[in-house]
Amino acid sequence: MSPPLIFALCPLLLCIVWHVFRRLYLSFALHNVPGPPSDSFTAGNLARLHGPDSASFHEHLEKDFNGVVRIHALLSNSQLYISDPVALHSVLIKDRECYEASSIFLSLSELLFGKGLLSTTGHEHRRYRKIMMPAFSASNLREMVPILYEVAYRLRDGLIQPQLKHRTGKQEVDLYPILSRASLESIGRAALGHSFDSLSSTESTTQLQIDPYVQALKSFTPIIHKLAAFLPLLPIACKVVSPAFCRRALRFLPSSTIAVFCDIVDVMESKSRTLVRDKMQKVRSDDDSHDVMSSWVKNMNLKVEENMKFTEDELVAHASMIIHAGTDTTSSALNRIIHVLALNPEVQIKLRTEIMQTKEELMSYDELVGLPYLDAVIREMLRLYPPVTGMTRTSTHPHILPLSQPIIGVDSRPMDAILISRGTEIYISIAGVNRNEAVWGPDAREFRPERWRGNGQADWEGANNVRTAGVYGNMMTFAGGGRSCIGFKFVPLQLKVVISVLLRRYKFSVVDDRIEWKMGSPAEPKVDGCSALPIIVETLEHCSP
Ligand code: HEM
Repeated sequence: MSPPLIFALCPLLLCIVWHVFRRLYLSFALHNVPGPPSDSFTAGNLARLHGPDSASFHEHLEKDFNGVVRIHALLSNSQLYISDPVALHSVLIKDRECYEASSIFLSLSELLFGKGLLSTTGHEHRRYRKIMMPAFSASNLREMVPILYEVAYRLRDGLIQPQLKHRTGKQEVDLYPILSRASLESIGRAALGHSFDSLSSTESTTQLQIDPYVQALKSFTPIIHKLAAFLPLLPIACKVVSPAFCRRALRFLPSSTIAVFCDIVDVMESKSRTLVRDKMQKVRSDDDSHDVMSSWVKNMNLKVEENMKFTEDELVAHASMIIHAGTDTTSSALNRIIHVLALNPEVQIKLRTEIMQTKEELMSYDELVGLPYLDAVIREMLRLYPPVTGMTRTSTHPHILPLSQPIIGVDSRPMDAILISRGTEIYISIAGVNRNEAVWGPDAREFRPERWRGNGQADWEGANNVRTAGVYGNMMTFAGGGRSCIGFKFVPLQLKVVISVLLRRYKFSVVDDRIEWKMGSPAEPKVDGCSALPIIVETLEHCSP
């Protein structure tokens, strides 16, 4: 081998050796934490942890270990899987300076959307949140109620009603594509003030199929999955050259998947820029819209400190980001609430009775949030079936992670804390905390809306009254701490509007148990491997409520 080649290969070799040693060291640090055996040397337990059929594996981890589990990751590396509320509180709140979103997530977000909330940490991240949060205040949400009602009526009259060929009798309708369209339209209207879909004729379905932005949104997650093997290289590449340079350089790589990825990024950016410029124009001409983007643009014209305003590029980055963060998640929640109501007829009847007692069809914000059973049913669905079932963090400093109760280590001795080395990957099981008996009591795995007392608090009968880090009703559905979901007040409101409109007109039921919920980010209903939610829909005049 020629000396220049040896010279060139040396840093690469050193890098590989350093990575292998670091991985071994991290694995050693967690070696005493109990966990399942590895499934394979290369992928460890990751296929069972993240695959669509992972529900039973997660249940095994939640039930058979005590809230902290060692998981085997790539090339025998170890990760920690946690659902212990005290450990979780430490990671997300108490010792949050020791943990951050993973570097892959941060650099991928910057490549996709540009610099913004999802791609930054520390001071920059806090700055973005401060600018963004007022758009989700109760007073702004109050103004969004009419927009949400308009979408709900169009969903009912334009999409569901035309499916019911006979006004009497029962009709099976696949509600999955219908509710997914309604979710995109709700987020489009409420976040950007933009209508993607008229939710009416079959023409609009065709329009959606050819709209490049909607197609880019749809292809987004599958393409990221295809690129999974390359993602660990991203943070390194983005550190060596800038993310903007990375984005341009990707175009020259000889891969059709990467070319599709680049097209998606370009389509999202150009559409977002058009929407943002339109919005800036409208706001200048005294537009009175109350969507999220209008609120951010109006803020640019206020006399506030310059660093408390968005620039045009930042608005563009956040336009696509918010559509991405809000569409599939709310679609999952909408599909789930209808499925849950169809599976629980007595809950459906009680809820309809409460809704029918309200005078007006179009309820105000205060009336909607004041319906106790509607609130209880939505909270219980979001607790038991969180659309996003887990999230990851990486330790940025060594840390001693506290536990709510000692676990028995592999060496058979009790451990009341775990030493976390820098660079350890942590998987936070949102579903695990939401179904933890110490938090919710022995019936934690049952759907029981009555556990909610009407003041946003649950009765923790038989539980240890353990507080979690959750930002919404002690559950982790919308995460907790500095990176918690900014849409956590919007989501229940949107669900309440849709349910109050649909339950007045329809009764929902299921005939068979073909529907399977596959875990993912977010969870989806499937029938024979395809996304679907076949539900029997009856118009209410022809059935007893
Ligand atoms: C049922 C619906 C939703 C669920 C279950 C959900 C859940 C979550 C979770 C678990 C996180 C934390 C992720 C992490 O740290 O890894 C998150 C973050 C986020 N969510 Fe949501 N979300 C939902 C709807 C929405 C909506 C409607 C919006 C916007 C309109 C939104 C915007 C965001 C944003 C911007 C973040 C990042 C916050 C940050 O980094 O500071 N989400 N969401």
